[in-house]
Amino acid sequence: MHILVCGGAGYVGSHACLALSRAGHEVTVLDNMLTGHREAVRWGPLVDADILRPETLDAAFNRKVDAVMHFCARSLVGESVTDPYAYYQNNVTGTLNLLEAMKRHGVDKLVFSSTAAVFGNPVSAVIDEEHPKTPINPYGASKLMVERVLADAATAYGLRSVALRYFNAAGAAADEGIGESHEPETHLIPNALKAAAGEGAGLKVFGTDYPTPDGTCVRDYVHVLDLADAHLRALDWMQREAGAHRFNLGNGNGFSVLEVIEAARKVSGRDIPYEIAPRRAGDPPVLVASSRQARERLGWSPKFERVEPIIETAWAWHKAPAY
Ligand SMILES: NC(=O)c1ccc[n+]([C@@H]2O[C@H](COP(=O)([O-])OP(=O)(O)OC[C@H]3O[C@@H](n4cnc5c(N)ncnc54)[C@H](O)[C@@H]3O)[C@@H](O)[C@H]2O)c1
Ligand SMILES: O=c1ccn([C@@H]2O[C@H](COP(=O)(O)OP(=O)(O)O[C@H]3O[C@H](CO)[C@H](O)[C@H](O)[C@H]3O)[C@@H](O)[C@H]2O)c(=O)[nH]1
Repeated sequence: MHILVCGGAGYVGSHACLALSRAGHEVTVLDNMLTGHREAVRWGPLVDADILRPETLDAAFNRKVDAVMHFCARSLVGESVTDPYAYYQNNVTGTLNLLEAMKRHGVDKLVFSSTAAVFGNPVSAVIDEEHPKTPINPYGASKLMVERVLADAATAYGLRSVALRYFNAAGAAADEGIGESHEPETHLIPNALKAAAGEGAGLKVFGTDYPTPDGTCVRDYVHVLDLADAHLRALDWMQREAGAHRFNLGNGNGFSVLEVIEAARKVSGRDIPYEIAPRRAGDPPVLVASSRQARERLGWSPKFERVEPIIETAWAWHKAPAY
């Protein structure tokens, strides 16, 4: 198939391009380089376009597109609280522009990057697809709005879609020259590895008074290549199934901030100095996925189940980043 990967110059999108190419698909990347890297566009041509400028999108559909994967977003929780217009613009208006372009060009299959942030503060130990959706920040709200649009588009226009709600993406495909490189970097694992390498302004642990065993937040880290694999499975799924579908993607194992720092220390063999800082706005105490549906229905089975092997791949990238 020929897949248009919107946001394919970014972290998760570039790993999806690698997986698509390995599976024999053809890839075209659409990206405006807001947070992407030209060096990460390695598996197909780049269309320099912006989902906020609808007139730029048609060029990406010059060749017949069989399905779209949509990774473009602003995705910093804290920034979404201080600049919500930018988040609703890019994540909702931008997605509507993309959906309209798909409709103009007769493309009826979409895999959408959603997030654990659609759930807000969890009311159960693990979060399955039926868990209440009460986002506590504009980022999560913008993604939930798109999920709703996709359901309505299925009814009205027959759009087939799969929204994949990633928990915490981590790791890299360093041997293929791609990995995580955000500026500023806000994610825990790359920040811990920066501290291990003696780079950056110093690692902060945001909050040690959460209702968790060691007082720090617990997250479910899932390898970016396992996420990419779920995208391939979602493509197959849409060949068979009409409608709008949603799957949670995580390992079902929670690791606290301090456990992640300890794992990064073991993997890197370096000390990781950190200081305790106040809680970060918008952070729920615990986010752990039930991915039973993805496992049973998509046949998804993550290869990286524990956080240490995930961090090993991130460390390999960190030691020799290509960008
Ligand atoms: N990284 C995570 O842990 C995580 C977790 C849950 C969900 N997600 C979602 O997954 C997707 C990918 O995340 P990521 O970490 O790879 O982010 P990223 O910032 O690395 O990648 C996003 C890409 O989209 C592009 N883009 C953004 N706005 C655009 C626009 N208006 N027009 C064209 N291109 C645009 C950027 O340039 C970038 O290449 C996002 O939708 C994010 O919300 C990520
Ligand atoms: O330098 C840091 C960075 C993070 N943290 C803490 O580590 C945990 C994980 O933080 P990340 O920034 O790595 O990840 P988030 O859980 O905040 O965010 C991820 O999951 C969210 C879903 O809740 C969104 O999908 C978002 O896009 C995605 O990056 C949080 O408790 C955070 O406070 C620190 O203590 N220090």
